[in-house]
Amino acid sequence: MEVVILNGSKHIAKLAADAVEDLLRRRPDAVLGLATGSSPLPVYDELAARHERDGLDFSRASGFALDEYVGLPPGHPESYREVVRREFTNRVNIRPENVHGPDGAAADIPAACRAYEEAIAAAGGVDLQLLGVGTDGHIAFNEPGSSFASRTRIKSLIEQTRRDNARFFSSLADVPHHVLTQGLGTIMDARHVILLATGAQKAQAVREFVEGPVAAICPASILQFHPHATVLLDEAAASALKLADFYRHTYDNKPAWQGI
Ligand SMILES: N[C@@H]1[C@@H](O)[C@H](O)[C@@H](COP(=O)(O)O)O[C@@H]1O
Repeated sequence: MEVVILNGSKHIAKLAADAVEDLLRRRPDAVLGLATGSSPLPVYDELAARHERDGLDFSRASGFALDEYVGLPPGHPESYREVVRREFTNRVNIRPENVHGPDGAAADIPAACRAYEEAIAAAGGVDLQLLGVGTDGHIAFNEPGSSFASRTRIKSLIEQTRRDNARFFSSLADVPHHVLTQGLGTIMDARHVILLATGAQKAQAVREFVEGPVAAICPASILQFHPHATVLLDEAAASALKLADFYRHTYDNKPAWQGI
């Protein structure tokens, strides 16, 4: 796991966008793993700007969302399908039919989850997965206690996550209790994972998943086993890390030819 401490979300967005751009130039038909929440928004802004300004081309790329609420009516503005469309895919030239998300409105949920796993596999797997982290250490919607071997499935949200996400809804009561989410096993199959975290409210979760034991109580800690995981933090999110100076030193002294 490579930990990079940067000066603010603009810098984080630039580095994450560099990784996406580098991937697209090497592999125009790359498969992107798309996260929701507020953490990746500056990355999407930066990618949309590069598309507009430099012609960064997504025409052969595809995207897979991490998760989806269950029970929101189709087209609900806070369904992750809509969020991904509004915040990112509508702003670049990725083909709408190449953008996928778990079907939270499916009549047969287990079949929809299996189909989603099959679709990811048929696309060749995710090349670069963007991730945020919940204040309880969840990634996608894999709440504490999730199996490290899990695949896409239905999960219940814990109250802390519902409260954290209530800011996107009119009231806490409107936040769904159930979600479909890629499993931790699914996420671990991505070839490169970039997790973004900013703000002091993430400091404890960051400390636990980066420097704590690998344990299901902190789902993001499984990334310690990922062969290519990059963690991009601002100073506030990094503020509880014991080895912060070491991470700064290793990144600052990295050979220039090595990207993240
Ligand atoms: N399912 C999403 C996660 O994928 C995201 O990482 C988390 C943190 O969101 P934020 O980046 O807004 O803090 O929120 C939601 O629960």
